[in-house]
Amino acid sequence: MPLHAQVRAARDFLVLHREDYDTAYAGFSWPTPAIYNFATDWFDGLAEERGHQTALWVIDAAPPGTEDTVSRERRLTFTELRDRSVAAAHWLHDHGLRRGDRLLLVLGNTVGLWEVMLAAIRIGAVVIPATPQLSPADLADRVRRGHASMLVADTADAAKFAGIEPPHGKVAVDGGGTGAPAPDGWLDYAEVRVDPAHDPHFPGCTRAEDPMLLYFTSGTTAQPKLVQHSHVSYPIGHLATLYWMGLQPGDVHCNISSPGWAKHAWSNFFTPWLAGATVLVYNYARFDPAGLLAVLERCEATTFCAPPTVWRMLVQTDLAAARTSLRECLSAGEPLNPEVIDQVQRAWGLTIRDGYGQTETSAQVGNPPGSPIKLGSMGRPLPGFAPVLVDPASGEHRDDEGELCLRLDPRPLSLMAGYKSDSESFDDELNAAAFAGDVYHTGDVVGRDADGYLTYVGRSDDVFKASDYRISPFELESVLIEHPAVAEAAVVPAPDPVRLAVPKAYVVLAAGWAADADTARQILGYAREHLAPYKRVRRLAFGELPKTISGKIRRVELRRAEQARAGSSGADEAASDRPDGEFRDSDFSF
Ligand SMILES: Nc1ncnc2c1ncn2[C@@H]1O[C@H](COP(=O)(O)OP(=O)(O)OP(=O)(O)O)[C@@H](O)[C@H]1O
Repeated sequence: MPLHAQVRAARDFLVLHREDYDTAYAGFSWPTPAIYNFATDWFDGLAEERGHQTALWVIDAAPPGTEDTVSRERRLTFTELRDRSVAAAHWLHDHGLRRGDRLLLVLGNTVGLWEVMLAAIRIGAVVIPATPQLSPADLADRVRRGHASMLVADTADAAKFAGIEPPHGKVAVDGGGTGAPAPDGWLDYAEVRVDPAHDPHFPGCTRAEDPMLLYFTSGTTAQPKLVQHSHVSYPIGHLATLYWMGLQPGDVHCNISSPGWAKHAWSNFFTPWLAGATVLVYNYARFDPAGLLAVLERCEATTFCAPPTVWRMLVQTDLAAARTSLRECLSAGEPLNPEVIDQVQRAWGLTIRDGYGQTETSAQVGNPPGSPIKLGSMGRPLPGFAPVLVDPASGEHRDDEGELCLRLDPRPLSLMAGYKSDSESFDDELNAAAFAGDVYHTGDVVGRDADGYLTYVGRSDDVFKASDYRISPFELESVLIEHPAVAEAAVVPAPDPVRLAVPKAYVVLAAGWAADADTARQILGYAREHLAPYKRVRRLAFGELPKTISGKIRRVELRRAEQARAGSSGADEAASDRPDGEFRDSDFSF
């Protein structure tokens, strides 16, 4: 069977059983072609089948303060995008890019990003995606640790790469459409021209295990790790993501995530195209919930995925007034608070379906369409995944709670090849820990009920003990966010001389609430009513939350700040050692 047909048979099986989890889970097996190229074997096939359908639709938000919500719109059909990516591949090849070479791709949500990704895959070069929001020092680190032999960036960001000279040069893309020429010393992407004589295939073939992507993780808990994916792990592995999302051929799929992070590749590249759907991109300088809703309406998006941070912002607006054509609402990347699901359900009559995964994999766990949802649970294992829960202390397998680990026999196709170190070799230490005991360790603790539903407890590093009880920050945050004053919350342990640690909440207030003692009393009182005494939130501070560039809450920073404070004050509870702006439940009589 041709490669395209093998993957399509697996895709069609999942689409057919999209509302029948048991059949899909039991009957699915990963296609395992020995050679595969997403551009030539899959994308070009789409151009044959559905050439006139829009493959990519990028809407640029108008600058704040202007009347219209859209400043520019670009649409490419599958045929046009295939032709542009073939042309880009030849142009990059002419400038020296070869199979196995590493290409640092630092573009925002501009058409060039999709063209260059497809072009590099076609050639067999290894793409290192990075967000333009990184600092020059971080970008230099990506070039160095990634051994990039070429880099592609927006003309507007060229200054960030001063002094960096990769062997095959620097390519400038005029993403903003300003007409500005490439800066001195840069290659100009505007030279790319479609030529019908171009061969879409490049010499040789890409083997399944050949490297295709190198990702830096978000760095939520530690230094970003370098994850290697192959020519099948993301290109075919995202069949599992497709099943969770419930995408269908012809859908218009919108996803909010920043380029450079794995979630962008999941949901703005591989998964919708595996489904034969249109990728709809809302490109903004500053996220504006009203602008997003206008785009969803205008483009008649059918499926929408966003991280919980975006959903929390959306529910602060008048969602009920939006007239969308959405069929599927999805969330991933962080735990999703039940209160947010509830609010969207009330406004739109749609249930946000949570899905869980990592840079290291596709989606692994999720609530597929049609499956009963248990509020607070992130769903069940997706087709192709057999998780086990491992007790972090004893290493034994448990039924009820433990670290989420994946069985490797058979190995989920979407699982990374492994972590790379600074050099070009694999990082033996990191990989030994990640694959200890013949399973892959996700580093996340989850609970499992009798029906096999998994509930997120926390990062192994974020879960903590207070009065000898285990505390899940997510559980406490979900209660706090039910209070109307709370837009976002992060809970971390504050060292305590008696209880070892007590839960402390950092709270971002909803509009219209004052950061004063009365609000603190109300929130702490609410948490007191709704949480068991040992989980009680005992301290509270108002302020912004530290986040990664990809928008995830960095509890590790708050935790360190608490520890540092305790270290300097000897963890003394005396009121005089209380940090500025901290409220304690002992201040109030409830
Ligand atoms: N639906 C979800 N519910 C709860 N947590 C989620 C969900 N989806 C993803 N996550 C969290 O995000 C993590 C994966 O994120 P990602 O791969 O972007 O890097 P990171 O783990 O945030 O960064 P780093 O590994 O560098 O600390 C998961 O391990 C999990 O902790």
